[in-house]
Amino acid sequence: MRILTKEESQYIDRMAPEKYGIPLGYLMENAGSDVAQVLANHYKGAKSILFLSGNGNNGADGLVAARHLMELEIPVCIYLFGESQKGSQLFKEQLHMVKQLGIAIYTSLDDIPWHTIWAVVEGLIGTGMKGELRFQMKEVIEIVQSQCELYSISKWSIDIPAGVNANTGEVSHSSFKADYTITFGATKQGVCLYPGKEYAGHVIVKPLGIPFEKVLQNYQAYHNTWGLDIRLIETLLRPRSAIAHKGRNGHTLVIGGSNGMIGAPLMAGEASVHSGAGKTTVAVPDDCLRTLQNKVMPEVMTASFRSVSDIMDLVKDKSVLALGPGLGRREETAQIVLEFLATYDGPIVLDADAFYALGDMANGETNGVLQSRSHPAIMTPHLGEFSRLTGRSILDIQKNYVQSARDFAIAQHVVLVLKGIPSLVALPNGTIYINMAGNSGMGTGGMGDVLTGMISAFVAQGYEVNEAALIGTFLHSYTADRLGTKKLWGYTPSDVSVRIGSVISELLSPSLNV
Ligand SMILES: NC(=O)C1=CN([C@@H]2O[C@H](COP(=O)(O)OP(=O)(O)OC[C@H]3O[C@@H](n4cnc5c(N)ncnc54)[C@H](O)[C@@H]3O)[C@@H](O)[C@H]2O)[C@@H](O)CC1
Ligand SMILES: Nc1ncnc2c1ncn2[C@@H]1O[C@H](COP(=O)(O)OP(=O)(O)O)[C@@H](O)[C@H]1O
Ligand SMILES: [K+]
Repeated sequence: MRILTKEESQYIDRMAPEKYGIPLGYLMENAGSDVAQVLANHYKGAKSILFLSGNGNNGADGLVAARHLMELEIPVCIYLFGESQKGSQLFKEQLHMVKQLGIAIYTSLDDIPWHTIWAVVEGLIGTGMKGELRFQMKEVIEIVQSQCELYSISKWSIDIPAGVNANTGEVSHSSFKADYTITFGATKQGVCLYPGKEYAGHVIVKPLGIPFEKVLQNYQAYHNTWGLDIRLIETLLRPRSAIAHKGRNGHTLVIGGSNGMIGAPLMAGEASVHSGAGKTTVAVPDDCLRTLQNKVMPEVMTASFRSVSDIMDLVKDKSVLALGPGLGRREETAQIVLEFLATYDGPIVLDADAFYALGDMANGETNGVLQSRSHPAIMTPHLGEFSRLTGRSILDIQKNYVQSARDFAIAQHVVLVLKGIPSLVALPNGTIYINMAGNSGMGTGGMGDVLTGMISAFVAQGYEVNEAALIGTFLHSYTADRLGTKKLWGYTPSDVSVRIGSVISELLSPSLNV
């Protein structure tokens, strides 16, 4: 699923007429008619649909929809916000038409017969929003929302809810909280990110009327963003070869663990087994080996290390290394990690305490450590760890979430799985995937260790690092969503781990229904 930024939408807006000779009015007619069709499909009964219209093109989309609904004999009315004479050219043209058609137009909210309204369709402002919502618009939204609550009126937004930043998902105070958002071409980035996602409700994407990917090919600031969803994963997953034996399905080595933190590498190792790696070895520091052996499932092989050369020996015949879960933050461990990274060039997934060793990568001595690898490293930090890696505050990262991930992945030439809510996968070329799955039940210790084990297992089985990061990140959350529908509280990372295999089988052969 393609996702558009505000700048990309505005570029398409400009280019459609300029380069392709498609007047914006055509796209608007298309958009408005789609809005009308969606509303007509949902409409029941005899009440009216009220369009809240700003004086930009977002409002004009609504006016087009009102005209189309009138043709379908669905009662409509319009509330006009702002000074019409200062509106966009297309808005003024559309306003003239609805006036000529005699559609009821209100300029005061007090005059609206709220008890006769079935749905409010907000076209106050779309991708043209600058800064915070202005005071008067906030007031209007607050009144409309309280009337919607009072009269159980359904709430719709055109393109993006008023007040939601189309890029960052930040919301102005008193933003419009929709039940449904009808958007054009592709979902806007801001409604895939929190809190914007909660304001958009269910998002319905309708065609824009121009092949926008083609238009965007010439856009200089072009860095595409995609939804990480089931459709994408179905295109990436490959059936397991009937003749593949354990040697062909790859060998994961997990290096981690410290006193009191044996569970982390153990969960990563077990997730690797459940995700289909042919073999899995978990190696811990010498003094932790016995504890590991007492706890681990029999399918996992165990080993221990004391030095960099021990790790080099262990990794020799392995397909992928997962480095960091529970490794601890002792200075000598950090030294081992750095020394090892300087010599080892194979596929690697870095997690947890491996980041401690790397420190502030943007400004410190480790900047450049990962850039020249044959296989870009996969890094799976949560926001706290990412804050340390970038030397920036969590708040600052959250404000520029997508861009922060993109900048880091490009600069360090890594596949970054940034475990915020939602998680992002940023590829070294700057392409971003926003995870569409996941739920709050996943906020339990060990969930990240399972993710590391899963991603490693997909690398072991021969997927490219980009693919493995995407498949692992999505299936981890998707499997958790399956558990979350039954009980959102109290399912464990190990519950997710043991179900991964059956979810993969189900996706590969839907008729299995396992
Ligand atoms: N991308 C495309 O190709 C298409 C875009 N269309 C529509 O066009 C919309 C964008 O239209 P515009 O660029 O005219 O912009 P908008 O209609 O989104 O917003 C512009 C209006 O909002 C006001 N405004 C800006 N910031 C404000 C703030 N902080 N508080 C209160 N008011 C504020 C401006 O004064 C102006 O009146 C899209 O969201 C979409 O609905 C459609 O017509 C279909 C085609
Ligand atoms: N509210 C939430 N919604 C979606 N995913 C979540 C939520 N809370 C946590 N997660 C996911 O759970 C995992 C937690 O990872 P992490 O913080 O590294 O856990 P740990 O260090 O305990 O293993 C990440 O994949 C994260 O995206
Ligand atoms: K809107």
